[in-house]
Amino acid sequence: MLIEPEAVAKIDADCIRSGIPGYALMTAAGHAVAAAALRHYPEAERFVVLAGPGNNGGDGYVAARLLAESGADIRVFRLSMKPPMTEDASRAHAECPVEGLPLSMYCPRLGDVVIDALFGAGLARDLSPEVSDLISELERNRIPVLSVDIPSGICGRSGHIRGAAFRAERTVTFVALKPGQVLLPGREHCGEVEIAEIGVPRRLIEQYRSPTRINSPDIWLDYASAKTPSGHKYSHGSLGVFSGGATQTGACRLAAEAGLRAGAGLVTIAGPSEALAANAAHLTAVMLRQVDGRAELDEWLQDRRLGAFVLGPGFGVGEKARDFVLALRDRNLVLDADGITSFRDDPERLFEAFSTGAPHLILTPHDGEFGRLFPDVAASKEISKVERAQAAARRANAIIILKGADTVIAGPDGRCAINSNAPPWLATAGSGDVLAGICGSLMAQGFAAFETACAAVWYHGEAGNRAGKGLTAESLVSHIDI
Ligand SMILES: NC(=O)C1=CN([C@@H]2O[C@H](COP(=O)(O)OP(=O)(O)OC[C@H]3O[C@@H](n4cnc5c(N)ncnc54)[C@H](OP(=O)(O)O)[C@@H]3O)[C@@H](O)[C@H]2O)[C@H](O)CC1
Ligand SMILES: [K+]
Repeated sequence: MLIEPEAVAKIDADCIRSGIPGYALMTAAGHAVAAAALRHYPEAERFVVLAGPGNNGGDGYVAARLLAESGADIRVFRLSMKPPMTEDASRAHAECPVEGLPLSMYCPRLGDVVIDALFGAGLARDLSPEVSDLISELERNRIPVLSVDIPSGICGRSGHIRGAAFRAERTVTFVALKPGQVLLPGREHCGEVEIAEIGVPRRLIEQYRSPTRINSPDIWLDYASAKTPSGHKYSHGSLGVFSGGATQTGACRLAAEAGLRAGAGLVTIAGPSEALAANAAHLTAVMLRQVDGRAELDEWLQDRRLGAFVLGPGFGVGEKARDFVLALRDRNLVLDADGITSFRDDPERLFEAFSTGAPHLILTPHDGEFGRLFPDVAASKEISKVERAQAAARRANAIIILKGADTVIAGPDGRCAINSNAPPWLATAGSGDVLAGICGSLMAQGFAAFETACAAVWYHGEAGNRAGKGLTAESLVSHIDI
């Protein structure tokens, strides 16, 4: 579950209304931070709390008090020498026995462990040069940082860096993860994340949970078992994958093999006559069909058992792709790679074709391809990857799989999931073709488009983990296990 940073203040206010004082939450937060510091840094020569003006700083003062009580050597440096901005933070400051010095007086030294309590959910603008210089100095001296709630400088909504950001070894966050801790680059700046319970009632957390979720099987498993009461996970389905010309057939075969491996009962590659020999030489279980032009395509489409199609991998960019896609407008379609690029001069033509009915188009762009279909959305740097994918999904009435190390899946109804199980070595040639094949396979088996996309991205990541570091697209296919 995720919560947005804006929800933090609302949760606190509701807690106070229910009789749980804000200071009790802050005390619990400070306890969690002090405990993590002692647990993970027993060798620290001194703990250095950097305290900001708000409640994040308040958590830092509580942690400083507890660390001092435990006998640790502890220093506190304050961003501002003015009284803290909130009542709770003022109280935490007043109760802290360690005198706070101005931040400018801090000279990092070997053996320090920094507790970053400058900003959390309330970060509102870029960090000042004073703070960014300090961050650079800490990095130069390799001083370990434990961040309170989120590394200061990371936007909890988008994961973007506001000017500069701490690179924490560990982060102790509260209540639930924020999107900016799962999206990049925020995720990388958090290090190991620990979620501390601080006494917020479950019903409140549920009430404020973000519609954006971390991608995981609970998104589709209920749906899958509801579809198949017999308990057999997925019924068989028939998938069609389009091949490009004779010299670019590998990509469609990867998609087709992945489709088979992901459980489709029947997978057929449809390609031009010139590509038949190349495809035939490499295929066993996958079927082949000659489809040169629109007439043959229309004839093939008479077969209503074909539950989904993949078009794009190795297909070639141009009018043929556009024409085929428009012929598939009332069918389930995964549009990838060249299929996406083919619409760069007139994306509206694609969106219009799939504008009605339940979403049955899955688009799988990486950032570059995304910019070709949604140039204005891609250009707005302020909005998060989640918001970009959501805006695109609404416009296209499609499921968007916006690929990357933090792939985001969004539907036109606003549902959204951030994926986090993909290993870095998954970013290899042909990996996207495999993903498109898994998507097509699940749609052919009767999955709705959003659930398909979430499941496909997750199983693709799992296959990557199983295949390990030496992964190739071929070995990735053989590790698909659904
Ligand atoms: N329920 C919970 O999860 C709890 C979380 N706790 C902690 O509270 C913080 C959020 O506290 P909040 O006071 O809302 O926000 P911050 O501490 O992050 O910062 C707000 C102040 O910082 C100023 N600000 C913002 N950005 C900058 C900047 N770049 N440079 C300088 N100053 C900045 C901001 O100033 P304004 O002028 O914008 O008002 C505020 O003064 C959460 O992260 C947890 O750590 C609770 O302790 C327990 C419950
Ligand atoms: K922080």
